Amino acid sequence: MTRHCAYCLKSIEGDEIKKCAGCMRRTYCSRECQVSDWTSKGQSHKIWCKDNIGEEDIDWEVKETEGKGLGVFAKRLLPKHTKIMVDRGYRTIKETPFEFINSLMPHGGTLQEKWDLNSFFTKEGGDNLGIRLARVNHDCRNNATNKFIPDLNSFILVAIKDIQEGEEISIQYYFYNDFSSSKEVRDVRESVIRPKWDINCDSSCICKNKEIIDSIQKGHELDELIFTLPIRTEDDIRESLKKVDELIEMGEKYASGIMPLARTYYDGFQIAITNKNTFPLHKKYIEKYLEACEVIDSKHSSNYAEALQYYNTPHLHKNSY
Ligand SMILES: C[S@@+](CC[C@H](N)C(=O)[O-])C[C@H]1O[C@@H](n2cnc3c(N)ncnc32)[C@H](O)[C@@H]1O
Repeated sequence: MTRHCAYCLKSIEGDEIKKCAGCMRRTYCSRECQVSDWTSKGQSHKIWCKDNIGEEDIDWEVKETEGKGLGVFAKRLLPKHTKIMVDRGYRTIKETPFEFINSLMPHGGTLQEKWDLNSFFTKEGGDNLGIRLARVNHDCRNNATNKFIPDLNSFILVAIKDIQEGEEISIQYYFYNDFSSSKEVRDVRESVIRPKWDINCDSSCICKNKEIIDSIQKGHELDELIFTLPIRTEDDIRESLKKVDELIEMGEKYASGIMPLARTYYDGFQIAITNKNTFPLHKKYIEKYLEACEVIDSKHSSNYAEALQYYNTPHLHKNSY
């Protein structure tokens, strides 16, 4: 089987292929590339080696896709919550190796145009470019989601549903079903996606579905309402938690990623710990929050460490709302 060097991306075959002795999955063309990839010069494989992260050519591949240039496709069934890839984030054009950025779309464009098309704005770390993530195409009905982990300087790409062998892996370049976004933010989505990425959703696209749009607006209103509900008495709290549960149900049905849900689980935790009689109810929320942090941030992140602290010592935390 032809493989790719996980550091320099060169295509390699037969005796050229050198495998990581730890995971026996990640491959390199040379010892130099392996050493670089082990550190933060590459993808810090020493952090991820034991985590069974998806690898190019075994779990997914980059190939031509009709009308969209290259895309990333599943090479086997990738069950929901599989960590498909971890991709180092480059913060500037200068930092990104020339041959990497130069190979990206738009073909014949300047490095700045390539950067603009392929980097993602991350709330946590500004603009970042993941060289393999840059091959993942957009779909409003995405089956994966990406998150930047600032303390690990990496993107993580996670399946949000089972992805079948041969299926294209897709993300949303601009969220529309994230309950924290206002209607105004969601309304300008198309005017961003169209000119920036030359993506035109037709009238049959899920993002034009009135029932879904209305549900997302309802979710947004509920999301905002939760912060304003009184939580003085036990009854207040129980009523607020009913709203949280309603939002979780909607999120599990409509959310495009794991982050909106994680936030709502956290809200439930915060509300439940406000009163000693409702305190035991925190457990179901913090369990889900911890699980979400593991899936989307990994056990190596500071976010997960913080969530674990809440989980282990909930009585030491105060509702900060
Ligand atoms: C970040 S790149 C994705 C990888 C790209 N297809 C490649 O060959 O390198 C973004 C570009 O891919 C194409 N693309 C991504 N998603 C698309 C979609 N849903 N429909 C049409 N083109 C899409 C557009 O040209 C877009 O500007």
